[in-house]
Amino acid sequence: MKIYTRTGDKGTSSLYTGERRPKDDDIFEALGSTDELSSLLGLAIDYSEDAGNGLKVKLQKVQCLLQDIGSNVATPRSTAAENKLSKTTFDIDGSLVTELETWIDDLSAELPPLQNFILPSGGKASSTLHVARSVCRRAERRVVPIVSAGFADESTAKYLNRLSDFLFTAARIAAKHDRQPETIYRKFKQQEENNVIL
Ligand SMILES: Nc1ncnc2c1ncn2[C@@H]1O[C@H](COP(=O)(O)OP(=O)(O)OP(=O)(O)O)[C@@H](O)[C@H]1O
Repeated sequence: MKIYTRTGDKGTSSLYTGERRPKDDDIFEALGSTDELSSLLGLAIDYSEDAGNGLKVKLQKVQCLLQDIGSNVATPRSTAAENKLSKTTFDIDGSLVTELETWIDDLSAELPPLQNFILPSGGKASSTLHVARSVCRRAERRVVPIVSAGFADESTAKYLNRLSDFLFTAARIAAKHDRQPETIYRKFKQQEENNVIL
């Protein structure tokens, strides 16, 4: 089977239900943002593997779950048939969010307590995880209206909300593993403007 069908050439595409919508529909916007996030996680996994920071398995699981979130988002809960709904459920019992919380708590225990804003930085794995974190927040912003419209399950937005916290924590762990200092935000005074930071 070829990767292209040409059915999307006129600017519409299909949901999992078979319904066709314009490609700038909010649902494709949400799908696109979870896809972007998963692609960035691929890069974060590569850097994490190079560094041997132990995050790879968790990040790969998250990539699979983003695919599941996409399936939920692409299957409008209010109109889809029962067989499609049951194939695209996501985190019905909340155990996936609980798992993220456990990951966050366990990793946080290895880190110094947060006392200031830290700037996205900390080496290639860490900085990539910070980019992924901010794209995750965009994905959340795109998925929330789909949930509000009754098209996707609340659990999808909840997972993305917790995921950005996990990615923040993972970025700090990656920086620590690469022995990079955390760059702390500070308010610059006007006369320091031409000085080099830190
Ligand atoms: N630009 C897009 N952004 C986000 N999601 C998309 C986009 N285009 C399609 N999709 C979703 O991803 C699925 C797979 O994409 P694909 O590129 O195969 O669709 P298509 O453009 O409709 O078809 P084709 O590329 O074969 O003409 C689609 O069924 C649709 O749900």
